[in-house]
Amino acid sequence: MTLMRLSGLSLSRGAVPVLDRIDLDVGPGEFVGLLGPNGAGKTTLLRAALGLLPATGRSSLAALAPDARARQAAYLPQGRDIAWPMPVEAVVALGRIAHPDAAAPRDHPAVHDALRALGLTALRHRDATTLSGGEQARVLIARALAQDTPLLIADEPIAGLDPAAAIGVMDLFAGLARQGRGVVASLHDLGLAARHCTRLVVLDGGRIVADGPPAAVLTTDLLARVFGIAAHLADGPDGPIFQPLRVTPRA
Ligand SMILES: Nc1ncnc2c1ncn2[C@@H]1O[C@H](COP(=O)(O)OP(=O)(O)OP(=O)(O)O)[C@@H](O)[C@H]1O
Repeated sequence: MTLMRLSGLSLSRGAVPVLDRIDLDVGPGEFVGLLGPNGAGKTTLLRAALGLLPATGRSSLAALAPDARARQAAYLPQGRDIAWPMPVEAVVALGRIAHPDAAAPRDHPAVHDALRALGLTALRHRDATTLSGGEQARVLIARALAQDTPLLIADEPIAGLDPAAAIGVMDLFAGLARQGRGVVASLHDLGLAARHCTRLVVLDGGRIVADGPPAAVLTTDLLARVFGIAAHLADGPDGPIFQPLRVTPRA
């Protein structure tokens, strides 16, 4: 079973190819870290997969009607600003819109669970626009969780979070995958990606250049070639350890 299937997905901006024949299947139980340097095409890939950008090729999600798509995949966009002066729990309840129970969404258990999972229960009555950047980020993750979908697509979900919150979100996503859901998250923290993801997909110049288990993907050669860095890589007692060390000249 696949939760998302991309076949030959391509997108150009003018004459410049930004996505080049992307093939990618994501199944239940996978926590896929989508990696790549700035401008590699990660956001474009996630948005094209969801049908939010016109692309050639095929995306199983983009092919769905909007309601069905919203029940199949929740999306956490890269932008984190909350513009609406609404209570936190009302923002989180927006995740229920595609479900038939949307009439009383604030009382739905998925909303309570999402607030609790993101440590937001005490903030649930606060005007969301008054929260700090990291708190707002957690509210938007909670909104995506409340959508209660088989697949979660998150664009840089841990950007701007403090270390405990970032690890908490990665643990949460790994837990969703262990429950049989699928998660695809673009990430710049290669260390957390290596420790928590079941699979890493590396984009460079709009192409997938590596795809596999973290230890197989994060090689010295790939780090130098794609990211232009040298790093310390080791097997720790409870997972891989990754410490970026310095910039290397790219080939
Ligand atoms: N609206 C646009 N018009 C022209 N070029 C664009 C547009 N949106 C994105 N691009 C270009 O497409 C490429 C991929 O952008 P994208 O945002 O997908 O990268 P990314 O991997 O998510 O980067 P980052 O890590 O910086 O968020 C970049 O070179 C970017 O400049």
